[in-house]
This record gives sequence, C-alpha cells and structure tokens, in this order.
Amino acid sequence: MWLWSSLGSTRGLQPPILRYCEDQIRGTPPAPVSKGCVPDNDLAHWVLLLRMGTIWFQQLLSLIYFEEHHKGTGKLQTMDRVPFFKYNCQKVDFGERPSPRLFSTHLSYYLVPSGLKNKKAKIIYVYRNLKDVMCSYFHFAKNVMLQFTSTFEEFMKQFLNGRVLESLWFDHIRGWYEHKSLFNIQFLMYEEMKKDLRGSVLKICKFLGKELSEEDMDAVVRQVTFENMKYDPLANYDNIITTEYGMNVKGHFLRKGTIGDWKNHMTVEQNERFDKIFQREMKDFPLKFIWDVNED
Ligand SMILES: Nc1ncnc2c1ncn2[C@@H]1O[C@H](COP(=O)(O)OS(=O)(=O)O)[C@@H](OP(=O)(O)O)[C@H]1O
Repeated sequence: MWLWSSLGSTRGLQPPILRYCEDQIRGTPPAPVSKGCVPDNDLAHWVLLLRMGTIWFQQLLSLIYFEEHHKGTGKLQTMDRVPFFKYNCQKVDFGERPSPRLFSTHLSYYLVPSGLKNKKAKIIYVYRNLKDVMCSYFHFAKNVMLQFTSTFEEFMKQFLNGRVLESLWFDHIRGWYEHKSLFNIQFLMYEEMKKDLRGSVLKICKFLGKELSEEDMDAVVRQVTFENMKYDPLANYDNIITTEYGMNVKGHFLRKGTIGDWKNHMTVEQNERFDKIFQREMKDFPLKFIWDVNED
C-alpha cells in the first residue's frame, strides 16, 4: 500500500528520476510493509514533501526519543533511525522496529495506511516556503541525478506543474491540511524552526508528550543545528546516498539551510510568475508562509 506514492506523477519525470523511483519501489518488500505499517500503538510518524526539511526532522525525532542518539553512543545513520516508508532499501520489517516506531514519508494523505486515522499515531507535517523548496529541489536534482540537464527555468515549469518526484506541492499540502481532522497531526513551519529552534523543539515535545531535562534539551538543540548536521557523517546523508542509493552526489545534501535563498535564483519575471500561480493555487489557504529571513 505504500509502494508508490508518486507514480501518479511520473509522466513528466526525467528518465533517471523515474528509474530511481522505480528502483526504490522494486526494492521494497511487500510482505513486511503490508503487515507492519499499520500504526496501532505508540508510533510517532511524520510526513512532508521533498526538500522541506525531512532529514532535519529525522534527526530531531531520533534524538528526542532515543538516548543513545542524543548521548552520541548510537552509531546508526539518521535515515536508518527514522526510515522512509517508501524507500525500504534495507528491507527492514517495519512491524518489528523498536517502539516508538518512527517513520518518514513524502506520501500524500490518501496513500498512507488507513490505520493512521485511528489517531494513535502522531504525525508532524513540515512545510517550507515553496520558492526555497523549489531551489533546494533544483540543486538536489542537479547534484544527484546524473542526466539532469534542465535549466532553472525549465525546472521551475516542471515543478509548478507537479512533474517531479512526489507530485504537485499545492495538492500535497492542501490535501493534508483539508483532511487534518482525520489524523492526529501537527503542522510545523521550517522557517519557524530556523528562527526559534529551541522554542520549536519544545513545541514538538509538547505535541509528542515528551519532557526533556534541560541537559537533554541542550544536547538535542545543539545536534540539530545546520552546522552540526552538515558535518556529522551520521546525519548528513552524504555517504548514504552514494553507498546505499548508488547515486553520484556532487554537492552536499545539506546545502545552505537558509530562508530566502530563492532570491539568489529567481529573476524578477520568474518571481512574479511564481507569485501569480501561488496566489491562484493557494487562495484562502490558512497556513502562513515565511519568504524572507526578516519576516515574522
Ligand atoms: N538542521 C537543518 N537546518 C536547516 N536546514 C536544514 C537542516 N537539515 C536539513 N536542512 C535543509 O533541508 C533541505 C533538505 O530537505 P529534505 O531533507 O526534506 O530533502 S529530501 O526531501 O529528503 O530530499 C536542504 O535545504 P537547502 O539547503 O535549502 O537545499 C537542507 O539543507
């Protein structure tokens, strides 16, 4: 049931992206996935779309829940601490994972197991301003997809038409938001995390019902800073993408981690075109977005 959240949107994919997607799908064993993923106990689960801060929250949740990670004694890669439902490269039986089971996914709301609707599992949906998501995604594609040759302009058109892995952002966020009453879900803004990391971690702990000592809180906050994660080989994905996904990474998975980098990419004309589409698609959408580092 988990195997292909984005196949509906593969029509416009570049062949390497499509192959990557298909390879991941083929690599996922049906049996453990179908019997193990229905969250009926103390599972904490979170969800988001590409380049919105997945790795950040994988790291954060693993540190909040597991002492061996925030004390630095565990040696698991972040991706293995909070595995992706869809890309089960290690062929792990999800049902056998230690409690609380933490997962990440980019799936749309209608593709997740119906067990999530019993509301015992907690879901965190991380969202980020779409211009920065698009720029981050462009670099990611350029750096990991061997045959990716699109210009920024070409990519922007593809992206805004949902012809990228994980489909159309507008539908994804709207879908989750409009169906939020079906789930036990908290929406969190990437930019809010950037601006007030400690305050955001406290908010997340409150939602998860976790109380950390001052000392543990300090350790968690320190370890989820961009600067720490970028140079932590367990957290930065740089090795894992090459060794486990067989991709040829040119840049870094953790690239800039800033708010407003889109200003370094988009022309005035592209920005105006983007704004028109965004306003049309997100009209009356209640969540706020932060586009600039100086914005509150
Ligand atoms: N700790 C921390 N602080 C601030 N920003 C961070 C952090 N960790 C990851 N990031 C940034 O998140 C972007 C990657 O998003 P994802 O992890 O969702 O990517 S993916 O969907 O799993 O490919 C990517 O954004 P860009 O730097 O703008 O490309 C990462 O740098």
